[in-house]
Parts: sequence; C-alpha cells; structure tokens
Amino acid sequence: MESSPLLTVNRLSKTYSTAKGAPVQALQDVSFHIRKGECLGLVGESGSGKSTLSRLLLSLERPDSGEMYVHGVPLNGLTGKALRETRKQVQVVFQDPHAALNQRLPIWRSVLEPLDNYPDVTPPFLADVRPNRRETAAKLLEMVGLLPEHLDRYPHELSGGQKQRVAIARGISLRPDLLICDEPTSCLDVSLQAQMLRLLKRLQRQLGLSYLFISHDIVSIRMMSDRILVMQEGRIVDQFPSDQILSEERHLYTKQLTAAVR
Ligand SMILES: Nc1ncnc2c1ncn2[C@@H]1O[C@H](COP(=O)(O)OP(=O)(O)OP(=O)(O)O)[C@@H](O)[C@H]1O
Repeated sequence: MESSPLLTVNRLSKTYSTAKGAPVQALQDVSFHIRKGECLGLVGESGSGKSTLSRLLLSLERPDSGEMYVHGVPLNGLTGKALRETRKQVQVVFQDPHAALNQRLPIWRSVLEPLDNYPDVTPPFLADVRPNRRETAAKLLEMVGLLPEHLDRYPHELSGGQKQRVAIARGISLRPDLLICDEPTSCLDVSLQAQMLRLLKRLQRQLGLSYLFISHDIVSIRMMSDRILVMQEGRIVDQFPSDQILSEERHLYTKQLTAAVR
C-alpha cells in the first residue's frame, strides 16, 4: 500500500498586483502531492511560477486561495508555535548561496543557525555530537564534503560551490520532512553542477528526505526526480514519472522543454 502524502497541495492560486498594468496570475489552481522519500521535480521556464510556489510552501507569502497540508496538517494561516513547527519541517536551499549566508558570521556559526533556532531539536543523525556546537557544525560540514578547516572561514573565503555546500548543510540540519531545492545549481559552474546533484541525491537517501526539486534545466530535473511536474504560466500542464519524460504522450510544452535531449 502506498504511504499517505507528506505534502498535499490543493488548487493553489496567487495573483500579484503591479503598480502599472494588469495583475499577474503567478499560480492558477495548482494541485499535486509529494510522498515520503520522493523527489518531485518542478520544471518550467522563467516566470512560470516556480519560486512563487516555493515561497507559499515556506509560509513566506500567503495564497489567495487553495490549501497546503504537511502530514495532513493545514499550512494556511498558521501563526506562532504552529508556524514555527512547520518551518522546521519544510526547509530550503536557494539558488544563490552567497545571499543565503550571513557575511559577518564564520561558517560554523552560519551552519548552526537553524539548530540554534530550535535548541530542543536533536535529529537522530546528530545525536552523538549535538551537545557540542563546534562538533555539530563539523559533522554537518563533513556530511556535505567540507573540512574542519572551513569552520572558521567567512563566506567570502569560500568558493561558490563550497558556499552552496554550507547552504545544503543548513538545509538538512533539522532533518526536515521536505527540502525545497530552488534552482540549487544554477549559480554554479557547469563542472560543479553534477557534483552538487550527486551530493543532494546521497543526502536524500542517507537521511530519507523528500525533495521538491525546482529547476528550469531539464537534465538536472530528470537526473534527480522520481516524478516531474511541468509548469507553464502558473499552471501545471503535465505530470508524469521521470522515465516517461520522452514519451510521445507528453504535452507539447514538455516536448519543447525536452527538445534538446530528445
Ligand atoms: N512580488 C511580486 N510582485 C509582482 N509580480 C511578481 C512578484 N513575484 C513574482 N511575480 C510575477 O509572478 C510570475 C511568476 O514568478 P516566479 O518568480 O514565481 O517565476 P519562476 O518560475 O520562479 O521564475 P524564475 O525561474 O525566473 O525564478 C512572474 O510573472 C513574475 O513576474
């Protein structure tokens, strides 16, 4: 029997009003689910609504209508303690690792920020080191392929790839149920992108994480995902298991996105 969904999104819509011109309907009636341990890919060109969806799931913005549930618990309108609890369960790795890190903090302090916000949380994989903050930071860095020598460096002393590894270490540190990977490789050199995807895949298996993997790059999406959603102008126009990406049944827009790999 299939497990019940970790995340359920039901008819989500969001419109932005703009100073000039017509309002922008960023999301229209978007529905999907993610099961535990699954990587769901979300692909679409710039402006299709991918980041809007991730902001709604992170409770950074509110939808105009529709519902989101994590383990059956509604996310809409949460405040206070309930919002805090959900934020712990849904973490994110953003596109730009430089913007995600506080420039004035050494890496070991940055990597501990989520755990410092939740002092009562000890994910099982950190149980042996949690009482010691530097050991906890060192273990997190090790898990993403960084070294103890990186603990005391500042963001400007790391490469883009190393900074993204720090951002990933933060993203996994609370062992969230869902990690949203919002274009996590698009700021990196092509040579580093595959390395970063392999790291994310390994961590997913190791910690039993579920991912919403957002990208405009069909090759990364195909490599990472069990199932794929295709978004165009705020709507989901196609969804399928990733091994059916090249099927003749695909939506015309999916065929356009995959033309380069056909
Ligand atoms: N705060 C905002 N105010 C007005 N319009 C917005 C706002 N945020 C997003 N939009 C518009 O909503 C639509 C969807 O934007 P969104 O950033 O979600 O797309 P995206 O698929 O993530 O694009 P990209 O890949 O370029 O990040 C776009 O037309 C965008 O211009």
